[in-house]
Amino acid sequence: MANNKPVRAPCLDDTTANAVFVAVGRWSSLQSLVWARILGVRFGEKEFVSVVVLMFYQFGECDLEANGSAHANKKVTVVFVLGGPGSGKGTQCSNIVEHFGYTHLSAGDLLRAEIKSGSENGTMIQNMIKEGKIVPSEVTIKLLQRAIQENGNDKFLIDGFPRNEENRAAFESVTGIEPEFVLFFDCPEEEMEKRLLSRNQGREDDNIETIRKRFNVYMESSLPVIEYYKAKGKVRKINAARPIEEVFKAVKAVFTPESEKVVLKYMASGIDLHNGFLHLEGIQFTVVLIILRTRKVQFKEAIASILLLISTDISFFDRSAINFPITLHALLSVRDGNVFLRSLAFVVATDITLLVPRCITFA
Ligand SMILES: Nc1ncnc2c1ncn2[C@@H]1O[C@H](COP(=O)(O)OP(=O)(O)O)[C@@H](O)[C@H]1O
Ligand SMILES: O=c1ccn([C@@H]2O[C@H](COP(=O)(O)OP(=O)(O)O)[C@@H](O)[C@H]2O)c(=O)[nH]1
Repeated sequence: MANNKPVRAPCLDDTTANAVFVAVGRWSSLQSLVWARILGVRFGEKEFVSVVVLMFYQFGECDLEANGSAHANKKVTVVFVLGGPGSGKGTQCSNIVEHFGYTHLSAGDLLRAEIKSGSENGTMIQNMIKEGKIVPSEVTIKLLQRAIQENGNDKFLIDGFPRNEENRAAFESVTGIEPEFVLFFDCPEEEMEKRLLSRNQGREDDNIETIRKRFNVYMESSLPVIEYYKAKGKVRKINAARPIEEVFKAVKAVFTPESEKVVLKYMASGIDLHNGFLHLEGIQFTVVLIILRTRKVQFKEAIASILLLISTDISFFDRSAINFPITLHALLSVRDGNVFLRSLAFVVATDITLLVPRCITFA
């Protein structure tokens, strides 16, 4: 595993430093946090800027590509999006795609596309949908599997599937994929009925007779799937009987990583956040800088906030998986007439024996 391998940091020149701070990167999981420091930088008598530097290992494509096996080992993350017909699954999936980079696979849409393509199963699928019945697992699973394989993304929302226990078990045994979690839109029947009757997408099954049949199938066959995942602690239940924006607020909270939630909270109180990438000997790290300005926050409070931030963060990762010291210091005091932070002493510590002090400059 990458984090057992000590890495000697190469000298950081200005170009590297700028690249680190200019590049906009994604947050990686706090499980990969390998290094954290607090730096208090002092300007003149009164002005302080305190900086938190967090380094994360960047797992995923970068590492895998280095081993030449990115494709074969591609780990697929799947979230099942479940809920009754008209609960708003498709609507919210579009929002999730836009904000969180997932690919949306609607089982119903794939089946409808199959009918249109004139496939040999087309008539059978059409009849099942008209009756609100569940199409045989092998047909739906084949379509989902193909869509996953053909797509370059590694994060998928599977919407409207699995619809019964047989769907669920067959998908798991055929693909070997277990969902990360199940996003469950909980909505009363009267509200769903109202929505379906005004959906206006020309769907053959959005008539009151078929809608009633779909509700029955949902209660009898689909709810047990949700119960199954609930027992495994995998269900994230959302009250879907609210306006679209309110539902999405709740959805966002489910998809936002804990680390980001903490940081977002602190950003709201006058903290700047910069993050970027740093490459050290073929391994990519994410570097996050949190800069606090005393104009907005008192220095003591700022340090207290940072400590709280870090200690909150630390509870999210497994210390035993990390060989490196994670220590917190307000270690630096630099005198500089400039009100802007010009340089930052930076210690790359991936192993206690390999502490490499560096000074990097950014404009
Ligand atoms: N929270 C909501 N409030 C009101 N109408 C909604 C809401 N979410 C979705 N809709 C509307 O209800 C209909 C069904 O939503 P859709 O996302 O297609 O549901 P599903 O995919 O669960 O069948 C659509 O016309 C959609 O615009
Ligand atoms: O995994 C699936 C998904 C959908 N369907 C069929 O497609 C219809 C429409 O499903 P969709 O998810 O598109 O719409 P919803 O019922 O959620 O509004 C269902 O009633 C089923 O007949 C199915 O058989 N298996």
